Amino acid sequence: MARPLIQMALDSLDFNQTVALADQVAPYVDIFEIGTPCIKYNGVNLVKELRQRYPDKLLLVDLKTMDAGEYEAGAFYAAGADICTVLGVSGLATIGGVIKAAKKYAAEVQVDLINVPNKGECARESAKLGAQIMGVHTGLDAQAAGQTPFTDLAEVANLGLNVRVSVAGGIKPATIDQTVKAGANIIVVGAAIYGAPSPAEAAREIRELVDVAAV
Ligand SMILES: O=C(CO)[C@H](O)[C@H](O)COP(=O)(O)O
Repeated sequence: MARPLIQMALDSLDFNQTVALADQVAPYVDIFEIGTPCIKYNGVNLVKELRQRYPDKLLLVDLKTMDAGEYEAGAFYAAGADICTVLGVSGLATIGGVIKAAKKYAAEVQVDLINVPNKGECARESAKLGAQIMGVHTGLDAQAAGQTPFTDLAEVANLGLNVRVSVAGGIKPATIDQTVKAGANIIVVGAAIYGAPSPAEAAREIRELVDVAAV
């Protein structure tokens, strides 16, 4: 089985703390995600900083775009994003706009299926339009209400679409094995790494667990 990529969600608001955390976990992760609150607070300058520091890492900007897809995402692709996210609930016109912006930069689009009622239909239509990644996502507020992404992950992974499936929502060491076996191609981890006493050690452990589960 191909090893899923590990995506580190950088969810602090502080510019310097975000860069310092990226430096600590870099050896163990494949994708840096600039989380939504972080990108709203810091803007394109943080994209440029991480792009310059890490030319070989994938850089995902979690815009969760809801409208004006091409216009909003274009500036972040221009600053160096490899992937921008757009909300599935935004609709196909906005998703198509982000896809158009991505194409200009030979970059990619992730459709975030958070709160989408019919995830299968949204994923199918978005894939037809040209989105490369479907994000199954239980947000922080839904996690606080006890929800997890695993049922949705199985549903989206089993659609058999020609896309990569990303999963986010409280993934931690104890759930890595089931996440890999359910078919995730990209595993997003935030709090389980940045909230650990040693983020580097937590990222190393996640990396090891993913490697073992993917054999
Ligand atoms: O996109 C997000 C919230 O909307 C988070 O970055 C994502 O959920 C990953 O963080 P965690 O592992 O703490 O759930």
